[in-house]
Amino acid sequence: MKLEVKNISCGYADKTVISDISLTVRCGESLCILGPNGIGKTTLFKAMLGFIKLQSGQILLDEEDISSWSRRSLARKVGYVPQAHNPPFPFKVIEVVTMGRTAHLSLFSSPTRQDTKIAEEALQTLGIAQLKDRIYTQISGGERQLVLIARALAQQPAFLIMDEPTANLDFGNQIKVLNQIKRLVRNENLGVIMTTHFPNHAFYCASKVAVIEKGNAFRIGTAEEVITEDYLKTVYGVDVQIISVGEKHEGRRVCIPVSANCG
Ligand SMILES: Nc1ncnc2c1ncn2[C@@H]1O[C@H](COP(=O)(O)OP(=O)(O)OP(=O)(O)O)[C@@H](O)[C@H]1O
Repeated sequence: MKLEVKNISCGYADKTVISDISLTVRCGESLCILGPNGIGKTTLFKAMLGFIKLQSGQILLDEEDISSWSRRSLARKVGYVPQAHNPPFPFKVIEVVTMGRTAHLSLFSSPTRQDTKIAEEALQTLGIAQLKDRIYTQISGGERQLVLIARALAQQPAFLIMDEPTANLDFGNQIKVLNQIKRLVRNENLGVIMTTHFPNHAFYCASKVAVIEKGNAFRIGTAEEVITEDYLKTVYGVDVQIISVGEKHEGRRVCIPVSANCG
């Protein structure tokens, strides 16, 4: 399956935030979107999820324009994972994950035993079945992020859109979440589109990287093609060095800052 953003422009009222961006993600691929604060990454996601109207362009799922699809139909194909939040009510984890089945229920119907089973399987897939009966407001930020991914998985979508899935997580939980994303792409054949503020996260888990720059410039390609020392200097105004780690320098690339202007 293929999710295609074709020459879209979008924004708020008469303000254009994203201008003429195109990208394609297939099932079994992960796309990391980088870019400075306020550049429009979340706005792009809102447009892809149908929360705001496109000013121009199209979003296609297997060549089919989704502009006329209902929220429900879209939710069966595209799941959204927001940043971990504290809900106002102390639901059990299994209840939060079962909410992911909403797109599959008919109006006024309650989740069936099969829906609960699917929610339990989603928890198992993410290795957090033991959290099932815990209260969502009483688990850690990292656990909450995994629960929100499980909720999106219970939707049984083909694609997951994730807004900064590692935000506010400690180092260990960041890696756990990134490992789960890699596994979902590789083993469950999901297509993932995520934002991050860390080029190293893109080196770690992305098949493709897109960068939105000031002035609506946009670049997309493999991590190696897009994340270069010169380009990071252009986009973020910082000096970095990109080095290869691992045996015989054939391993993964990482990006480290090389100067700090403290003046
Ligand atoms: N509801 C809204 N109405 C009007 N303008 C908005 C609205 N939401 C966001 N904006 C503006 O749109 C621009 C892009 O915001 P957006 O949240 O998409 O950026 P972002 O790249 O996701 O930022 P960050 O990395 O800081 O999360 C910003 O100038 C922001 O102020």
